[in-house]
Amino acid sequence: MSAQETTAATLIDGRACAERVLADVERQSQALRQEGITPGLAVVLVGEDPASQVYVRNKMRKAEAVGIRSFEYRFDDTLKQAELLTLLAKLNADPEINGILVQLPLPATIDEHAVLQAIDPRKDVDGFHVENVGGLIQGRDALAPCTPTGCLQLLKQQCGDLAGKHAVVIGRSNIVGKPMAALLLAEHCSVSVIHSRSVAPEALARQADIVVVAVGRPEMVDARWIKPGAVVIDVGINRRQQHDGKTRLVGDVDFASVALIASAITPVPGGVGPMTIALLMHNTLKATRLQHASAESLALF
Ligand SMILES: NC(=O)C1=CN([C@@H]2O[C@H](COP(=O)(O)OP(=O)(O)OC[C@H]3O[C@@H](n4cnc5c(N)ncnc54)[C@H](OP(=O)(O)O)[C@@H]3O)[C@@H](O)[C@H]2O)C=CC1
Ligand SMILES: Nc1nc(=O)c2c([nH]1)NC[C@@H]1CN(c3ccc(C(=O)N[C@@H](CCC(=O)O)C(=O)O)cc3)C=[N+]21
Ligand SMILES: [Mg+2]
Repeated sequence: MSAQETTAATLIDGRACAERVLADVERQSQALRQEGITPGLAVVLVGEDPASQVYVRNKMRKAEAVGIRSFEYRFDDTLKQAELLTLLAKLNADPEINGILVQLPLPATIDEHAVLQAIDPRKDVDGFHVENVGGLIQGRDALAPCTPTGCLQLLKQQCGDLAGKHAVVIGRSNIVGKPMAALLLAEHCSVSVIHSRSVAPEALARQADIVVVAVGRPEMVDARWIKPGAVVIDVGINRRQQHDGKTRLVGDVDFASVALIASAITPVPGGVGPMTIALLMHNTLKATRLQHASAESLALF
């Protein structure tokens, strides 16, 4: 079959799916408002990375749009770790704050693990605290990382039941690859994880029904990695300089070649990115309910 005869893959519309998640979050936040509760999200940004500033601004705007009060804490990269820990202790104790997100990466002078462990696990809307990571691995109803949870929702929408499918995750970071593998395992997939030391990664990926790519290498995964008919989720966000000097956003997947062979694929932009933000709002609502439920049960004693 020539390229002209192949049918193009279905585009998985992350913006539309995110709007549905956000509509549900907005309904829930209105219901909480009837009880006098307004969810609050604190976003902490250290350093001047322009991409991070764009994400944080997008998050704040979306929060307000669905009835979540948002609080921004910005520092330059001279901020001391102890000062950040003091702020987190204050946010943990503040009943107006239900979710806390510390934008990553942090400057090299700050111990990322120490900072993430200083967030109250019940306010950990990124799902990066060890208690929530452990809960995810054990299949408990923990706060789970936003990006892989968003990917899973897109996959379920596209494929329905995932049980028995062979899923290959490319990348093993703590924020995307590892929690993605855990979520797919919980959906009864057989999961393989590819990383920088994998041997013959293309041949392994080519066995997969589902491929999730989070490597941070622009357009690394091309059609040679993909079995005809596979479903492909592209987590990558890379800024690429064009000849005319403008920058363009590209994923970790070579969209042009993969779209000819996959059955469905997420675009960049408009795929996983909007889902990450929507799931952050979803987790903020979940965290708010969690905190108020435990306050009520404490009141019984
Ligand atoms: N859309 C969204 O909401 C989000 C997008 N992103 C994007 O997703 C991408 C990945 O992010 P993140 O997980 O944080 O990245 P990291 O850099 O933390 O991890 C990259 C992973 O890819 C693996 N890897 C690197 N090169 C290769 C290779 N040649 N072959 C196989 N595996 C390789 C690394 O392997 P090893 O462990 O062996 O080093 C590592 O496990 C980035 O483009 C990032 O911008 C991230 C978060 C959210
Ligand atoms: N503690 C923490 N939690 C995170 O969830 C986190 C983080 N740190 N650090 C950085 C990464 C990256 N990330 C993105 C979120 C939204 C888009 C997004 O909205 N992307 C749009 C395009 C945005 C644009 O045009 O730049 C899209 O793909 O359509 C992208 C990337 C969250 N991250
Ligand atoms: Mg996230």
